[in-house]
Amino acid sequence: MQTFRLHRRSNGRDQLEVPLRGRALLAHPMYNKGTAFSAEERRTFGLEGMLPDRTSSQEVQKKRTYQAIVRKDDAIERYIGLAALQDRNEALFYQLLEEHLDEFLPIVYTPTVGQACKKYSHIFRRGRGLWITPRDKGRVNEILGNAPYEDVRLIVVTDNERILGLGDLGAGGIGIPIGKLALYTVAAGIHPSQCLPISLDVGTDNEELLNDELYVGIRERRLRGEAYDALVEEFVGAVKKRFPKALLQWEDFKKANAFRLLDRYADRLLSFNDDIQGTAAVTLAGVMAGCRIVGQRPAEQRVLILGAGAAGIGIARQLREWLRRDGVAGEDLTRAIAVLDSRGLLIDDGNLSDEYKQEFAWQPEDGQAVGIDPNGARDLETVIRAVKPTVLLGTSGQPGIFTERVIQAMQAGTERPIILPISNPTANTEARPEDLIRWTKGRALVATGSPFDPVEHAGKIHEIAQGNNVYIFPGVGLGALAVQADRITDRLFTVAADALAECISEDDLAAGRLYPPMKGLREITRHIALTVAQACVEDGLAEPAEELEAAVDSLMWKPEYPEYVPA
Ligand SMILES: NC(=O)C1=CN([C@@H]2O[C@H](COP(=O)(O)OP(=O)(O)OC[C@H]3O[C@@H](n4cnc5c(N)ncnc54)[C@H](OP(=O)(O)O)[C@@H]3O)[C@@H](O)[C@H]2O)C=CC1
Ligand SMILES: CC(=O)C(=O)O
Ligand SMILES: [Mg+2]
Repeated sequence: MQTFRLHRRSNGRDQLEVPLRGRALLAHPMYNKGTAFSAEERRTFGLEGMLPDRTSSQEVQKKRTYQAIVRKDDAIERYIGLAALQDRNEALFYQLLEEHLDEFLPIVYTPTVGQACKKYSHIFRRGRGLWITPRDKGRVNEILGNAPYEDVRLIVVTDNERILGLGDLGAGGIGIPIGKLALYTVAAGIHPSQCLPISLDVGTDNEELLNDELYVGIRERRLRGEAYDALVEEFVGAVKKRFPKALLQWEDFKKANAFRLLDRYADRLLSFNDDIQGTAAVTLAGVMAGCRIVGQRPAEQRVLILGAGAAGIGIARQLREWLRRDGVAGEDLTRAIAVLDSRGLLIDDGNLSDEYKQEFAWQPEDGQAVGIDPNGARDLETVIRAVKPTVLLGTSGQPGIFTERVIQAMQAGTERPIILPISNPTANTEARPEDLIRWTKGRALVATGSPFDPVEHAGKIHEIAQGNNVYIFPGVGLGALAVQADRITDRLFTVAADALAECISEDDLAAGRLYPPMKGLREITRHIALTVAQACVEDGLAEPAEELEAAVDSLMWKPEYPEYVPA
């Protein structure tokens, strides 16, 4: 492991101690600045003759690289181009990503990252992050010792079993931690040397991958049960030992493991589950924005969530707190949130497929109270007609399941439905915004998990904001790290949702946007981080700190080339 010595200086120009020279320097993505090395640096670091004559400014370098990427028509080729840049020159990669966030976010993140994960073994160029397999049992600490840098503050880890709405993608799932951490750097400014993507490659049950001769992951069926738990336990212990200041984000674990691991480790490790907690906060902020547009209170809402997995149940928990804050209680509170899984409305009839669903299952009499026969139909349309929801959320990963009939049923019960089909990637969305807008004659308030173009209807442009946890996790992570919190709680996600809601302007609402424009992500993240840092202190999760702003800002790296000095 290397120590990456970046000195933050008050004049704004960071200084970097560089331990490499010549070819090794040019080959190292964290130190290489390619044609931007000055004549003096080329002399000092033994680079003379190894680069073309002219020193490029950062601007010229960015222009050249941008052109090289957008010359490619195909999204996956752009992904490969950007990944190659990240592996060649990290600072330039982040400069480009920050400047062209609207254009490149859909490449490094949903939807293209989904394709990249699917094709991972076919487009593999070079490893990034760490893999831990069942063969590493007993030596996980040693594997973590192979991380490239020692001051790791952020880990995003997946076991690859539920990658977006695409299911078990085996070793290819590492694309998600890599993408999430790139967003931590862009949005929260966490330095890339402090970020570590990890794949718990515990095998795969994906037949196509098991039969693919190019597959790069461990070619075994998934590890399950006690052996799985023991490997995760060893991993968590090793993280605490090696990287005691790090925050760990659980990402894209399948529902049962997602809940179990969060419950088991939330109090033992600075950690959270992005799909359960981050998604909940971003959804709450979007629903709050929808309520501002329709001029209604939380207590007037009835919510239907299709999908009772990590995202759906996490959202149900956050929304329940939100309704409670507005005075909703007792059976009204239970009946204000209807959650459906693949078998329909969750009803406590002794047949729930997962124990964790109990928390939101209705009693048979709750169903009867709104006209749902506990022994009869409880499918989406039936439940909508009975419950008359004002808010419809899609977390099922099922493409097109919000059909015209379903949306007409919504419309029959409410004038301006708030509809968020947030499943990813694009192809897995429950409904396309243009259909939702058309079917409701422009009345639906819509946000989606993956990006969509604005929709024109009857001469009006409807902006489709992206209801994605990227608005939340960087701010929560940055806030918690800034005050060195010892734990992350659900309340931090409630305050993060409130802070995000504060960033949604009247102009956004007038344009039908349920979230602020993505180009402001860094400022939004900073605002959320400050709020979260403050909440950590108030809740006793961190020591009181006087200069919260300075603590947050000191972690926010700008991807500019520092001044180089020999180590
Ligand atoms: N926009 C964002 O920020 C985020 C979006 N997501 C997206 O949400 C989706 C779900 O993720 P997650 O909750 O983690 O996945 P899970 O696998 O944990 O849960 C999926 C849920 O959908 C249910 N489901 C599947 N088919 C149907 C169906 N036909 N009708 C009703 N319900 C169905 C499943 O039912 P059962 O339990 O019966 O199997 C399960 O409860 C993914 O596409 C993911 O990309 C996730 C996190 C963040
Ligand atoms: C966005 C995200 O975390 C997901 O789709 O899983
Ligand atoms: Mg996820």
